[in-house]
Amino acid sequence: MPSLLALFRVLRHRLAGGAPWLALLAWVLLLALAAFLAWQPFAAQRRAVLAETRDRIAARRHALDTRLWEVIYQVESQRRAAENGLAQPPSPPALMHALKTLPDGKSTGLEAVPPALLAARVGNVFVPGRREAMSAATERELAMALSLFPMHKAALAATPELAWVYYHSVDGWCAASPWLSQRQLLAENGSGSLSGFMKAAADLDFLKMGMPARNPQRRSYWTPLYRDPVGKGWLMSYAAPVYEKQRFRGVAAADLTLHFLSAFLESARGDGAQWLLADRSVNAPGARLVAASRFNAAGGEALPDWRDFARQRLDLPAAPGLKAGQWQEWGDYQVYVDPLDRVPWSLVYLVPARVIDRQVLSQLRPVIGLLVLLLLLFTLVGAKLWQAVRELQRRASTDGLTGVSNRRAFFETARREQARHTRLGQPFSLLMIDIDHFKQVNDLFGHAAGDRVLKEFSALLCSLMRAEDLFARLGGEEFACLLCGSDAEQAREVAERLCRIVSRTAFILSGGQRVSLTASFGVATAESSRLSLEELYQNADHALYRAKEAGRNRVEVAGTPSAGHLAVAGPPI
Ligand SMILES: Nc1nc2c(ncn2[C@@H]2O[C@H](COP(=O)(O)OP(=O)(O)OP(=O)(O)O)[C@@H](O)[C@H]2O)c(=O)[nH]1
Repeated sequence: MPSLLALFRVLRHRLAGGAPWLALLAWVLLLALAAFLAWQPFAAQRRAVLAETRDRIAARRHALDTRLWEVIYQVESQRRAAENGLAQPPSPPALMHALKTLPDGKSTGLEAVPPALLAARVGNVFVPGRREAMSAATERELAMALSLFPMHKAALAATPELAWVYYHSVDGWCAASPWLSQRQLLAENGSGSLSGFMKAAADLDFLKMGMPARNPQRRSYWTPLYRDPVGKGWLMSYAAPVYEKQRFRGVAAADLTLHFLSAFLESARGDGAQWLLADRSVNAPGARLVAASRFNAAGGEALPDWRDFARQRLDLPAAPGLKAGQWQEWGDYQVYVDPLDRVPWSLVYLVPARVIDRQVLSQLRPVIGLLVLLLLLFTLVGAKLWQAVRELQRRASTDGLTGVSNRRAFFETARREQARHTRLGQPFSLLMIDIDHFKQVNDLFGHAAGDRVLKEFSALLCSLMRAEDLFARLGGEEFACLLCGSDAEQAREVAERLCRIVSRTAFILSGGQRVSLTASFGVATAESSRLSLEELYQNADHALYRAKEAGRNRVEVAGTPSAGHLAVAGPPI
């Protein structure tokens, strides 16, 4: 607080000191105003850029939801077709006929059916056990499953991110696309027998979550992530339970690869931003990373916690509690979380704050350019004004003819000296100087010559002053000196020296004539007495009057008896 008061005092003093300080203050205020005005559009533009980015994220999320919706749509269509097929058995497809008439009578794979029937080998069937042992119900169900192959084909063509499309019977067999021979299946899985593989598959979520005990409402569902038993990496299945009236028969399902998701996010990358997909709500403990730009879990390695992944990859501090649907700060990044509609996943977008700022600045470039231009213009005009004001100030304190200080400047300085004297008790003296019989110079040589003498007289006395003293022309042929720190004795000595030098100096006119002059001096000193400046001035003036009265060319000191301090006697001209 005291320092604030001190600052205020300095400012008040400076401002009282003149217009340049006022101009400087105006300039600083304008700069602050410009900064404020620039900040407004910057903040608004930043909001606009963030809103625009949020819309891009929503569009991306929507695109992802649409792809997931396609998966859902494919599976739901197949569930309907499967249930219709079970209710009103279609005439068995040619594939079923071929399967039943295979020469070996044992296998149920489609490897051996005539090539013409498998021209478009969409998928294969994996039915453990001997064909002859197949019940009539299983045969009907298998015929129905084989009739789904054209739909598998359409689904794979429309949704390339699908790893598998299949019908899996609760009786432990399956019809799956795309094509995979039974030998390849067993080799990929590493299991010795088809029945062993099918038993293990039946333990997976895609079938168990459809069972009536766990899913009495017959809802379709997404499974949690799991590793593909046939080596296609991480999968997530969408499955729909298939019923024949009240009897659960199996599931129609499709498996989505995470590889596709990473590729999907990668295609939207740019500007140092990161897209991440978490397999739960973002703040859920243990939420895993499903996909990220520049990340591929297709190999089936363990999926990291998505927050750890983000922290390590982007060198971020511990994650804050994140809210969906709003921008938040996370380290040097801005983060936005958009939950997906079709799966309980969260799409997370992380963008470096500097990228947003760069975008804002690039959009504001014209405004900033204009502002800088205006500031430059104002600075130029301000500088010119400053110069003009300083010149005015100089003129206001300078005598036009002689170039020395004028009456106003003299009294201003004298008042400061008087204040110092009052505060510190330091003495100072005033000398009043009047050229003797100056009228004769005008009368004899003309007014112009008089002017020249006044100039030379001023230049002479100015050159004899100390740097801390002040010489001024009060008007006409009357001058004054302010002797800082000089007591009466010192002032008298100075006055006598000046008086002597003036009387010994020849002033040369433009025509070459030499003019000799004398001057009279009145001295008054502020020492211990508490005189006002006006009283001091009057005392000096009286002393000068006494010097004139006593015959001129002399020094009289106020408060002392007329001593007739004649410097040098001699004619005035
Ligand atoms: N050339 C010139 N003369 C000036 C100027 N200002 C005042 N004067 C003249 O200075 C003269 C002053 O005359 P006075 O007041 O009679 O005094 P003085 O002739 O110096 O006589 P004392 O002061 O009594 O010694 C007048 O003639 C004024 O015209 C000026 O700026 N230029």
